[in-house]
Amino acid sequence: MCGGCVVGAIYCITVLCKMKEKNPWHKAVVIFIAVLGIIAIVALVTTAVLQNKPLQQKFKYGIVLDAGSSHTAVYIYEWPAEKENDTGRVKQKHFCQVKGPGISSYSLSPEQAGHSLRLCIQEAVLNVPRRRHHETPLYLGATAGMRLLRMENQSLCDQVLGSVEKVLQSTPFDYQGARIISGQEEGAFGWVTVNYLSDRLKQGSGTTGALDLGGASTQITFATNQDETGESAENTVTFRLYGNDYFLYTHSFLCYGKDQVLKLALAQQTQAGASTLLDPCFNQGYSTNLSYSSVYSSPCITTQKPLAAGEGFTHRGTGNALQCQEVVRRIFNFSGCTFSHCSFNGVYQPPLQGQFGAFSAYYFVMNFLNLTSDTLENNMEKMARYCSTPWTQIKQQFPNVKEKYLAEYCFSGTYILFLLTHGYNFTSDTWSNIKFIKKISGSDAGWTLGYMLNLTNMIPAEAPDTPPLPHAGYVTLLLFTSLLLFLILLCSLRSLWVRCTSQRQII
Ligand SMILES: Nc1nc2c(ncn2[C@@H]2O[C@H](COP(=O)(O)OP(=O)(O)OP(=O)(O)O)[C@@H](O)[C@H]2O)c(=O)[nH]1
Ligand SMILES: [Ca+2]
Repeated sequence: MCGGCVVGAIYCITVLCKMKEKNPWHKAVVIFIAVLGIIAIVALVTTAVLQNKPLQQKFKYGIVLDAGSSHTAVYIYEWPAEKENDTGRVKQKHFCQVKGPGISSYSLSPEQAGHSLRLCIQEAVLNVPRRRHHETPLYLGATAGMRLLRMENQSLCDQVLGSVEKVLQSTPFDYQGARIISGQEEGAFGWVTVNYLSDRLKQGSGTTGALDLGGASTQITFATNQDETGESAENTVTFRLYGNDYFLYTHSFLCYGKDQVLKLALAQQTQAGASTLLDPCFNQGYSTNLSYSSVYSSPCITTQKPLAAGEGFTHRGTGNALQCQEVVRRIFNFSGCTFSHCSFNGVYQPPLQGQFGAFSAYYFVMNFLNLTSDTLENNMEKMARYCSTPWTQIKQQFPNVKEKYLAEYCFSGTYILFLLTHGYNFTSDTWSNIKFIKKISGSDAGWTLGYMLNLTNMIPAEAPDTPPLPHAGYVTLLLFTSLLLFLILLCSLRSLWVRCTSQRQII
């Protein structure tokens, strides 16, 4: 089209040149045509840019409640309405931490479980534009705390779920249900979240594994070869996303979250029913009174409270990392593997593949202990130093950190190092493949985003068709060719004008 303009303009100038001698207005007409040419090109480019500019962005929203064993969190996600199927488009807009413990702790007063969510629901109402409320899906997924309560008492579990359901149904949002998600879902959707946020799903190769450490369970998930998944169907999840097939290995270890595993260690060390426990996994000088029932009432503890035991015992730290490792080792069972490879407790695990993102309590603990970017050997040394630091010194050094967290870091850090190395088989060489992360591109790592993307069908099985050029590329190309044609037009005008003038001089 522009080429036509140039040819037309050159033709006009030629004609004008011939008319020049007869027409006294020729100069003004030439300028007029040149100006018209410029206006035409500017109008063409402006129209092309404006026409292809995305319209003012409209956003859609989704809400997921993560009802974990230790607490409930509300995540609000936001994405541009017209781009919901593009990877990396959904972002975390708001996060609200529910005050108090996880919903499974309300088993003796189920009504309170629903009530505890109210403040965060009010925040959600304020954070989603009112006109979008009715079309905003709202999901609640409960994890290991509720899995344990279901094992203990199905009826109390139903009452707690009923209570949260009642509150969620009364919100202005599009309530989609509250349910206990399976360990496989928790692991697999954590993997989807990590890979969606790091934009790896469209590339089809080189995905990142997901390591999630909660309060009551822990998950490991990574992509593996199809033949590796054949050994154990219950550890296999397959996805087809953006035209690529993924064969995931996943396993959720119930009772191996950071709080329940501590109970396993305490039960292991109080078998004799003594009135004092000297625990190497707590700092020297740390001392507190614990009831036997707080340890033995968990469904994770299969042994009975020792017969000789009284009501409670004094839990006293001795701060010794090597001895703590031995305590931790005893809560793992490395015998009885019936597969080609196992992690622990007879659970199948194929050889580790690729990079891993470790989040939730992995991040809280390793970040506090400054173990996120060092070698495995240095981390072991740092851990030993933390464990052997007297409790009074630790408290002085970190006056603003919650005492419960502070007291448990020696145990939790030792457990994490043991789980990753002896449990999952990371070595000194593969240690650097683990990145301890909290957020990716501003959104928290965890199962909730993957869960919502799946339920709203926001990750298509096949890659959507895309225009051959991206918008920016298209506009740049258009501008470039228009400028080029304009320059050609100017040069042609100038050379014609010169030729015209020289002809006149000859005449
Ligand atoms: N040190 C430390 N621990 C934290 C912090 N926030 C939470 N935790 C603890 O880390 C553990 C894991 O927390 P989450 O990942 O929220 O666990 P959850 O989702 O409640 O538990 P699951 O149902 O097993 O997934 C729990 O023991 C929490 O009490 C923190 O800021 N610092
Ligand atoms: Ca969790």
